[in-house]
Amino acid sequence: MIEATLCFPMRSRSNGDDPTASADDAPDEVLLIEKRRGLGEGWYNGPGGKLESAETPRECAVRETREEVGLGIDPADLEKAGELRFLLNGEEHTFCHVFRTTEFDGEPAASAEARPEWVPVEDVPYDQMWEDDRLWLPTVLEGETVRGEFRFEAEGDEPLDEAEFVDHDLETGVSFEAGD
Ligand SMILES: Nc1ncnc2c1[nH]c(=O)n2[C@H]1C[C@H](O)[C@@H](COP(=O)(O)OP(=O)(O)OP(=O)(O)O)O1
Repeated sequence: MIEATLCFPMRSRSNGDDPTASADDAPDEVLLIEKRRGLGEGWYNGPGGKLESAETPRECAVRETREEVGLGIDPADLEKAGELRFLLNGEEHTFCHVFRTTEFDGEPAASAEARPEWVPVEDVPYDQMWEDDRLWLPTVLEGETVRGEFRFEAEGDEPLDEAEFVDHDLETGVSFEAGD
């Protein structure tokens, strides 16, 4: 089983050059990446990837976000927003920790793995993303929490991103342990 992370940096559009903006404005843009290689290539997602040995999920989300788009994040500024279990042909394939943050340093920059893009939350391109994303990501972008199981079926050795999405269970408003 693979353990992985996704990280969704968010900001308020009005906190740019708008003199009427307030620091309290709710975040309404999310930083997505267009994945340039590997699993989910060509699709949009959050920065993220697989845990390396001895790494915590928070450390992984921070490292992947820095490697993929160049943003610096303090692990303590990550808010745990979800836990997603992806099953392939009935077997656990990936367990994914989802984080959200409005605190980060730097400007996003492209890497070999990812092309970053700030996207208004109402324009998230769900038709160019993993099919399950439309089921849980809107809740995460609204500031809520999710726990879900998503079941895929594949023929032979097809990878997860070529498998058929068949069904799911989803819970919202879940609690996570401090430090998860
Ligand atoms: N079904 C689904 N929906 C949304 N997001 C995902 C899935 N399945 C997934 O695996 N994912 C996410 C979880 C991870 O963030 C990435 C996959 O990680 P990957 O890019 O393979 O990991 P890296 O460690 O960056 O890869 P390499 O360095 O080995 O290229 O997709």
